Amino acid sequence: MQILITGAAGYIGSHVVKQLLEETNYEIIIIDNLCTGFENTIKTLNSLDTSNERIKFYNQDLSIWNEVEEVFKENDIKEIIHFAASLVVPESVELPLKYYLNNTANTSNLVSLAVKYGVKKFIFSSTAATYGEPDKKFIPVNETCPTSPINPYGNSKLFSESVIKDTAFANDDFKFVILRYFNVAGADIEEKIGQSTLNATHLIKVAAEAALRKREKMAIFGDDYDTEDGTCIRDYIHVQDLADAHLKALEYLESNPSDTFNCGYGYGYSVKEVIETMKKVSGVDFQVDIVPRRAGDPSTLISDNTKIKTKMNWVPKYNDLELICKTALEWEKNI
Ligand SMILES: NC(=O)c1ccc[n+]([C@@H]2O[C@H](COP(=O)([O-])OP(=O)(O)OC[C@H]3O[C@@H](n4cnc5c(N)ncnc54)[C@H](O)[C@@H]3O)[C@@H](O)[C@H]2O)c1
Ligand SMILES: O=c1ccn([C@@H]2O[C@H](COP(=O)(O)OP(=O)(O)O[C@H]3O[C@H](CO)[C@H](O)[C@H](O)[C@H]3O)[C@@H](O)[C@H]2O)c(=O)[nH]1
Repeated sequence: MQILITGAAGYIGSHVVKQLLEETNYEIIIIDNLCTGFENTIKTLNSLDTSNERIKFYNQDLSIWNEVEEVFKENDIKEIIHFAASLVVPESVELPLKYYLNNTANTSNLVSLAVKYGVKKFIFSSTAATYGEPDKKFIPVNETCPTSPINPYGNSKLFSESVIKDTAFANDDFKFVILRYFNVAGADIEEKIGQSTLNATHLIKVAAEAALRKREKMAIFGDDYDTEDGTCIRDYIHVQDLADAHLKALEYLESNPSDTFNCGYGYGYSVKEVIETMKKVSGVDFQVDIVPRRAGDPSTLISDNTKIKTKMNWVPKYNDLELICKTALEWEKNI
C-alpha cells in the first residue's frame, strides 16, 4: 500500500514517517521542496528504513501542479497525509498571499488530484488557529466551537478545510480526517529526529536555543494579556503523541466517516511557565526581555480533546511539559 506524505522533510511529517516505518508496512512517497525542510532529514528517514525500499522522495514544489500530477501517475497513491504548508503566524500577517497560495491553493490542487486518482483517505494538518480568539465560555475549545481566525495563516487553513469537506461531500469515495493541532513541541525520544527549522519562531524551540546560548536572549511578546500572569496560554503537545494521532486517523477511516479532531492535551501553560520550565530542565538562567505583543496572537488556546480520545482511542503518552522541553533541548544539542 502506498501513502503520499507531503512535507515529510519537515518537523512533524518526519516524526510521522518514522512511526509509519516502525509500525506499518506502507510504501512512503514523499513530496517536499525543502523550503523549510531538510535533505538530511530525508537521509535520516532513509537510514531508518531497514528494507531500503520503502521511501521514495520527490524534491518537488506542490505549486507546480503538472509535475505533482506526474507523481500520481508514477505511483498508486490511495492515501495522503498533507503536512506541507507555510506556518508562521506573524509572517502570515505580513505576507498573506504566500499563505493563501501555499496553503489554500496548493491544498485545493492536491485534493483535486486525489479525487482524480482515486485517493480514499486524506489526513490534513490543520490548526488551533482556525478558532481565532475563542470566547472564554468556549475554553477549552471543542470541535463545534465557532471558527473565526484572527490571522491569514488560520484563514488559509480554514479555507483548506472547506475545500476538503466540500469535496468529500460530493465524492463518496474520498474520506478525510482533519486534525487541528494545538502547539506542537518536543522531539523524538530516541533523538533520531527533531525540529531543525531555521530562524525558528516557536516558543519552546526558541527557549531551547536560548538555554544553549545559541541566542543571547529571548523575548516574551506581551505580558498584558487577560491571563493570570499576563502572558499567552497555549496547549503544548509532544510531537510523538501527535504523530500517533495520524496513524490512529488512518485506522479510524477504515470503518468510520470523515471527521475533524482537536489534537492537544486539554491543559494550557503560559509563556512565562514554559520559559521557567526550560530554565529548570536546562539549568541555565538565560535573559528574557518583555517586549510588546506580536501581531496575530490570541491570548488563550486550550483544546478539549474528548472527541479524539473517545472516537479514535488516542492515548497520549508524553503529556509532561518538562519532558517536552527536555526532548526539545536534547535535540537542539545535536544540531
Ligand atoms: N508546528 C506547529 O506547532 C503546528 C501547529 C499546528 C499546525 N501545524 C501544521 O503542521 C504542518 C507541518 O508543520 P511543521 O511544523 O512540520 O512545519 P515544517 O516547516 O517543519 O514542515 C513543512 C514542510 O513542508 C515543506 N513544504 C512547504 N511548502 C511546500 C511546497 N509548496 N511544496 C513542497 N513542500 C513544501 C517544507 O519544506 C517542510 O519540509 C503544517 O501544515 C502546519 O500548518 C503545525
Ligand atoms: O520567542 C517567542 C516565541 C513565542 N512567544 C509566544 O509564545 C506563544 C506561542 O507562540 P508560538 O510561535 O510558539 O506558536 P503560536 O501559538 O503562534 O502558533 C503555533 O501554534 C498554532 C496553534 O495553536 C499554529 O498552528 C501555528 O502553526 C503554530 O506556529 C505566543 O503567545 C507567542 O507570542 C514568545 O513570547 N516569544
